[in-house]
Amino acid sequence: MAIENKPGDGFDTVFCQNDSVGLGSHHDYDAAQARIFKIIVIGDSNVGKTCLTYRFCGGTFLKNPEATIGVDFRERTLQLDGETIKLQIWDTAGQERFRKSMVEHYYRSVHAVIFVYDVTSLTSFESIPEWIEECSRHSVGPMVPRIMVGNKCDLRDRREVPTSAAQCLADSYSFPLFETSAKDPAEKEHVDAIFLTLAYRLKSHKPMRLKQLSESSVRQLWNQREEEAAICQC
Ligand SMILES: Nc1nc2c(ncn2[C@@H]2O[C@H](COP(=O)(O)OP(=O)(O)OP(=O)(O)O)[C@@H](O)[C@H]2O)c(=O)[nH]1
Ligand SMILES: [Mg+2]
Repeated sequence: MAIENKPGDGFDTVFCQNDSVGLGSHHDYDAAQARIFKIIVIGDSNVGKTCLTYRFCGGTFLKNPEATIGVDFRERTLQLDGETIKLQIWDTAGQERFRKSMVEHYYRSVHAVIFVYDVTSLTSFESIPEWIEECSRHSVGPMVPRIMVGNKCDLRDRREVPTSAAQCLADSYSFPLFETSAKDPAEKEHVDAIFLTLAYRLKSHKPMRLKQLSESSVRQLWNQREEEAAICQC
């Protein structure tokens, strides 16, 4: 899957093929054999989905992100207990007009879901049940791990969502809850921990050899996305 990174066009695809956690480096052979897991990141617009995924895959805080149109793909390869695992992360659009024709693609063959809200926006938190409902409507099975993430914890004075309320909601769905900040460099490892939690859970699932998203299907999604962007700008 080779898509070039075109900074500034709103489709920043970050592939960190040689990243590793745990055991040192790995070889191309390992990467070719890697199990691939598709993780979608869902939530209202502006909660920080793009910044969180960029922090995990790119290692830095993405300044001035544009609203995601359709989906942006990011990928990170991990070494977990000697096994190479690829996380294919789908950074979805929060704005309805930028996502409506893509929703089916988001949920197809998904392995894990991350629901994100902004701790400084009660509205974004109150939307979480609707996102969970959308996920269920698309036949995402109960065995697919789900995680809830409250982002922007660095904005301490502007917090609107208490941890206790978030924990209560997460418990009601039996989801793990993380509160973090894509912006705060001190939270970098915490952001990693969110994705690693999922990676370890997915790793322990029954082994399955998964097809990598083919270049043609990525191209197709990209073309669709560009058509929508053109329509939306009219
Ligand atoms: N202070 C603070 N700002 C953040 C953080 N994460 C993201 N932001 C800001 O929040 C805004 C929205 O971030 P995005 O990552 O684009 O949000 P998104 O959820 O991807 O939005 P859509 O693509 O429209 O769905 C940007 O101005 C970011 O700089 C964070 O952890 N702390
Ligand atoms: Mg985005």
